[in-house]
This record gives sequence, structure tokens and C-alpha cells, in this order.
Amino acid sequence: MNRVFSFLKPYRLPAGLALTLMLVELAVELAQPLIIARMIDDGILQKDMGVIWLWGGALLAMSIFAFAAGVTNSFLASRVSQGFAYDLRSSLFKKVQSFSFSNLDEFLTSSLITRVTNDVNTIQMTVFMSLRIMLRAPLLVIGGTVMALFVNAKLALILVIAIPVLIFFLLWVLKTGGAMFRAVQERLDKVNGVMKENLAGMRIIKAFLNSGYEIRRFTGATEDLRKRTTTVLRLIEMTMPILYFVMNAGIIAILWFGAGEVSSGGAKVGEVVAIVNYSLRITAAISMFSFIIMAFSRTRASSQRVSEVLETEPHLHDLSSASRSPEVTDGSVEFQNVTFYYPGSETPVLKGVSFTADKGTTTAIMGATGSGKSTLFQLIPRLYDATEGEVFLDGEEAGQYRLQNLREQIGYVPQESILFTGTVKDNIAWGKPDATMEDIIQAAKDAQIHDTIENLPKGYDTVVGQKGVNLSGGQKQRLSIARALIRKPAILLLDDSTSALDLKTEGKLMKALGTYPCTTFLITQKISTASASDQILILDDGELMEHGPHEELLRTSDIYRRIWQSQMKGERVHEAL
Ligand SMILES: Nc1ncnc2c1ncn2[C@@H]1O[C@H](COP(=O)(O)OP(=O)(O)OP(=O)(O)O)[C@@H](O)[C@H]1O
Repeated sequence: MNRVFSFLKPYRLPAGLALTLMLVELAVELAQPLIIARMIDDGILQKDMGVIWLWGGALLAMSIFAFAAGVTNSFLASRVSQGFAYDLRSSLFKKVQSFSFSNLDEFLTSSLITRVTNDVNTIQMTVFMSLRIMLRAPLLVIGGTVMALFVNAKLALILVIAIPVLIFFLLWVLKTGGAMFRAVQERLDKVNGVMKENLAGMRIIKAFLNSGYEIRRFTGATEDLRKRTTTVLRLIEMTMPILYFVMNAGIIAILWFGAGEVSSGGAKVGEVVAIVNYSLRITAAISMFSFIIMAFSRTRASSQRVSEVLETEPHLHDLSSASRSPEVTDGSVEFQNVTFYYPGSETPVLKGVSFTADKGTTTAIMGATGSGKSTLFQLIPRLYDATEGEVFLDGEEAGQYRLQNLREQIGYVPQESILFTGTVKDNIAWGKPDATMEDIIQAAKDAQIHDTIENLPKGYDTVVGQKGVNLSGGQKQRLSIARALIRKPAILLLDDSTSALDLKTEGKLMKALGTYPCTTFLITQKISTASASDQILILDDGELMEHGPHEELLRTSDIYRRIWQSQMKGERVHEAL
């Protein structure tokens, strides 16, 4: 919670000014019943028009002053709360950017979205309201009681008894409501999660005619959210009638005893009116408490969720020994007895894997689905660190490089092609922001996507991604490859990135890749692609079963021969068609 509110520090001055102006408004509000009492006792009851004019004029002047203070306070409160939310949101975004893959495994994407949007908005609203009314309400309760005691201590005793009872009751509501609001935010995460999955997978849902199932899943999640919200609102709503009952009973008691006091000469009429006036204002302030409590309970839950993100330490960072900061230049890669467990998992995904890929060579990785191919890839740019064993790049342990130096030299094309909203040109240049148009076109040509781009409505300036043209799976794959090639990396990682390409296009792509002096790793299911590589690694359930060049494996490996024969038959069938 403190971590979140430390973001208010740069706004100390305007926030302090806003609070001072709020105090001005409060002082005027507390003085008003006293002045009205004077007008009644010394003006109306004494039929003295001079006194009425004097106090009436003072009341008007003070009201105008309070109005100006209120407007300025509102202006400052908006400035502070908007600036605070901007800083908090930016900081959260930066933090998430610094997360390693294993950090990201800890948070659901939908939950991160809710935290950066909805939770920050809730806290921002509370900051605004705090500067506007939240502090004013408790101060009005305290100030009103003190003023009432000052006017007539005997009558004000009724208030002194009623208010603490109500405050204890409200504190109980605050405590119970906090836990409930956290549960509400978690349900909101769920609703957002289902919504996100549905929007991303709308096509497949329609193709599988599964809308009914998804609607039920969404209804279930929103129904759960509705139930949780209703429970917490019921608690909050219950506070209002209880508050009004206790305070109204107090006012009746003040009028009852006040009438007796006036007739016995113990109090003046104006004093009774002033105390009733203070009681009414205190009632209004306390009734505001139910709203304040709701906002605070919600804010407590939200700021805990935001703090969780801010306080998460990135699992992967530069090691202190990486200060020497070598650069990856050759791109040779060596795995020495590498074993890897995903965080929190007890089953190894890679088991004692060892191999060497010399500079400028191509290594194909084959294996059944789930055998650990993509995981092996992710250890090279240090998206995860090996649990046991070492990964060497250019003969140097991967941890010895600064992450920036390491990743700059690696072109990674993940299994799922991701395009960002923007033009084709932007998407390719995303891999190298200072790229020239020539660089972009060359990368596109090598990735065998140049001709396709030329045929798009606006060529390289065509917008892709959301609200842009839709590209086929193979076109997206080649655009992602161009994005990696433009960096002229020392190491190129292609995770099944040619799966959607026909053999002819793939052949041309491989030929173009041959002109790049990088060490290439490609995960592939196609034996034709693998056989053209310098060496082939065959993984099975995280174990490296075989490795070597095509000819050697044909001679020595039963598994490889089986894959070769089965696929060759498949390809002949394909050719016959
Ligand atoms: N982030 C993760 N957290 C925990 N386990 C994971 C994670 N990612 C993958 N795994 C598990 O690790 C194993 C290997 O996954 P990996 O993606 O490396 O396989 P793969 O050989 O690339 O499969 P495919 O060919 O289907 O892409 C699988 O059993 C998978 O469930």
C-alpha cells in the first residue's frame, strides 16, 4: 500500500494546497451554524435588523470565499490524481516489461490488464476524492462535535455518545468489506480472462460451433462477479439505514432536551438550532462514510494487487559478473549437460542435453510435440536460465553477457507469429528501429515476402494487425522472419516458422538464409528441411536421443531412419498428387 502511495510524493505541493483549501471550506461550514445562531438570538429574537444585515453579509462573503476555495481544490485534486495515475500506470508498464518469462508465468495476462487499468483507476478515484471530500468528512465530524460542545456542552453530550458507537460500527464494515472487495477484483480478473480468450479465439469458437459453451462460461463468470458484488454492496448499503436511525434518534433527543433547557433558561433558541444544525451536518458527513468505506476497501484491495506487481523482482537480470559485458560475435552455441525445470514444476523438460553448434552452421531440431524443443530455444536468449548445466555462446557462459548485448545478437521467430498494429514496414523495422527502407526491402526479399507485400493495397505502407488487412498464416510467418533477419543476428532461432510454407517457397527461403553468416537453429517437422541442415538433434521427452548430420544419422540412427522413411513416403504421395 505504501509502495503505491509513494507515487504521490512528487505532488506534495499541489496536494498540500488542495488540502489547505479544503480546510478553508471546512472552516466556513463549521462557522455557519454559529453565525445563524447569532442571527437568531441577537437579530431575529431581538428584532435588530442591523445585526441581521451584519451577520447575513458575513455569511454571504464567507460562502463566496468557500466557493472559490472549492473550485480551486477541485482543479488541484484532478491534477494530482491524474498525474499520480499516469506515473503509477507507466511504472507498472515498465515493471511488466522487465519481467522474465517465469515472472509472466506467475500472473495471468488478464489479471495484469485489470491491475494496470481498473485497479489504477480505483486508486486514482480515491486520491481525487481524498483531496476533495474524504478527509473533510471525518474532520467535519470532529470539528462539528467540538463546535457543538463549545455552543452548549450539555446538549452536545448526546452527540459525543452516538458518534463513537457509529465509528466502531463503520470500522468493522471497513475490515469486512476489504476482504470482500479483493474477492470481487479476482472475479473481475476471471471475467476479463474469459472475455480476452473469446475475443482472441472468436474464429475457432465459431468454427467449432462452441458459442453456446462459451456463452455459458462467460455467464458463469459474470454471475459469480454479480453475486460477490451484491454481497459486498449489501453490507455497504446496510450501513446507511443504521447511520440515519442512530443520528435521527440523537436529533430527536437534542430537540427534546433542548426544549426543556430553553424553557428553564439553560439554553438559548439559537444554540439549540446550532446544535441541530451541527448534528445534521455530522449525519451527512457520516453518511458519506459508507461511500468512503466502499472506496477505501476497494482501494486497499486494488493497491495490494498493484503493489504485488511493483514489488515482484524480475527473476532474470544481469549478473554482477556480467559487467565485463562481452559481445556475441561468432554465434557458436554449446549446451553442456543442460537440465531444465519450469518454475514450480517437478518434472524436468530437458534432461542432460549436450551438443555444440559451430559458428555459421544450421542445426535442425526434431521431436514429438511436448518433447522440449521450444524450451531449448528459450534458453539461448536467456528467456529462462538452465536449472543445471551450462549454455555457452562464443565459448562464454550465457550469464556472462548483459541481457541487452545477448539478445541484440539473436533473431527469434516464435512458433506463433505476432504482428503489432501498424504498417508492414513498421512491423519489419520493429526488429531494428534505425533500419533504412533498403534494409526493410532486403529483409522482406530474403524472407520471401517482398512480392506479396508489393501486391498489398498500399505496399509496405499497408496497415496490418487490428483493423488492418488480414494476412495468411504463412505470410505472417514470413513477416516475422523478415523482422528477425533485419537485425542481421549472429544467432537465428526459427521455431517451426516455416510450417505454413510450401516446399518451393521454403526452399527459396533456406537458400536466402544460407547467405546470412549466422548460426541458425530451426525446429521443424519436415525431414526435407532437416536433411539440408549441418546437423540434426532429435529430442524425445526432454532427452537428446540422437545428433549428427543427415548422412550419419541415416546410417547410425534407427529413429531417424524411421522418420525419414515415413516422411519420404508422405512426400511422394504429395508429389504424386
Ligand atoms: N511456461 C511453462 N510452464 C510450465 N511448463 C511448460 C511451460 N511451457 C511449456 N511447458 C511444458 O514443457 C514441455 C515442453 O514444451 P515445449 O513447448 O518446449 O515442447 P515442444 O517440443 O516445443 O512442443 P511443440 O512441438 O508442441 O511446440 C511440455 O510438456 C509443456 O507442457
